[in-house]
Amino acid sequence: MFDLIPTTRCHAAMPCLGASVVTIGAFDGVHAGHQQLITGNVRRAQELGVSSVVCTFDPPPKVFFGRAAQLCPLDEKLARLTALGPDHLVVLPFDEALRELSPAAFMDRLALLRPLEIRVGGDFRFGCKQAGDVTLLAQRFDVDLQTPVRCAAGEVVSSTRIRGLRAAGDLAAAETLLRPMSAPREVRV
Ligand SMILES: Cc1cc2nc3c(=O)[nH]c(=O)nc-3n(C[C@H](O)[C@H](O)[C@H](O)COP(=O)(O)O)c2cc1C
Ligand SMILES: Nc1ncnc2c1ncn2[C@@H]1O[C@H](COP(=O)(O)OP(=O)(O)OP(=O)(O)O)[C@@H](O)[C@H]1O
Repeated sequence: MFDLIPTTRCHAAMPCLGASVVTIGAFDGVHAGHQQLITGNVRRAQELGVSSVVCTFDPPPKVFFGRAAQLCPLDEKLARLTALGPDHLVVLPFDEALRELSPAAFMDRLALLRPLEIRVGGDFRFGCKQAGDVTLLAQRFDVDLQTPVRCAAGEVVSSTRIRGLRAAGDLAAAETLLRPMSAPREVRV
């Protein structure tokens, strides 16, 4: 998969960078909301002249904890993330060791990326027992909170919603929310 776009560097641990703009999340499916978040991240990094970094987890934490079925396999997720043009993908194996890491210890790892900004949604949680939130993150980093992408009916696009659409057999609606947003267009589902 990576041979297709060799300029994107993929890491299994935090690389030590000069400066960056970072986004973090499970990104299961890389749906329309994720795509907007990540393309905004890439654009902002270009404005600032620093590296754009997408930090994600494998498996998605909800899948690790048995709270959800995985929407898309890792190789497909990486291909979809790569197509959005970040300079670096960090894929942290989500395992027993990572899940027990405290919010402070995880922020120590994030600091290796030298983030000038971290761009996430307001519901982002991190660290053991989900103890870290955006307020804590903002005590240490410059956090830029992203407005959620909604469909035409006003519902926030989410991996949970897409899982629900698939489970209900509405595959066309699910695929619409997952479709690459290469050209700007309204999400009508
Ligand atoms: C270091 C670390 C530890 C975590 N520990 C837990 C945990 O104990 N329980 C849990 O439900 N989620 C845990 N998570 C997952 C987060 O709650 C969250 O799903 C993850 O940071 C991805 O964010 P997102 O769900 O907004 O994509 C942890 C995440 C990180 C980075
Ligand atoms: N519709 C959206 N618009 C903008 N950002 C989003 C949207 N959905 C998720 N994000 C952001 O993307 C990052 C990764 O989110 P995550 O992978 O948990 O997506 P999700 O769709 O909310 O997943 P789930 O439904 O499984 O909780 C987070 O920073 C989150 O706030």
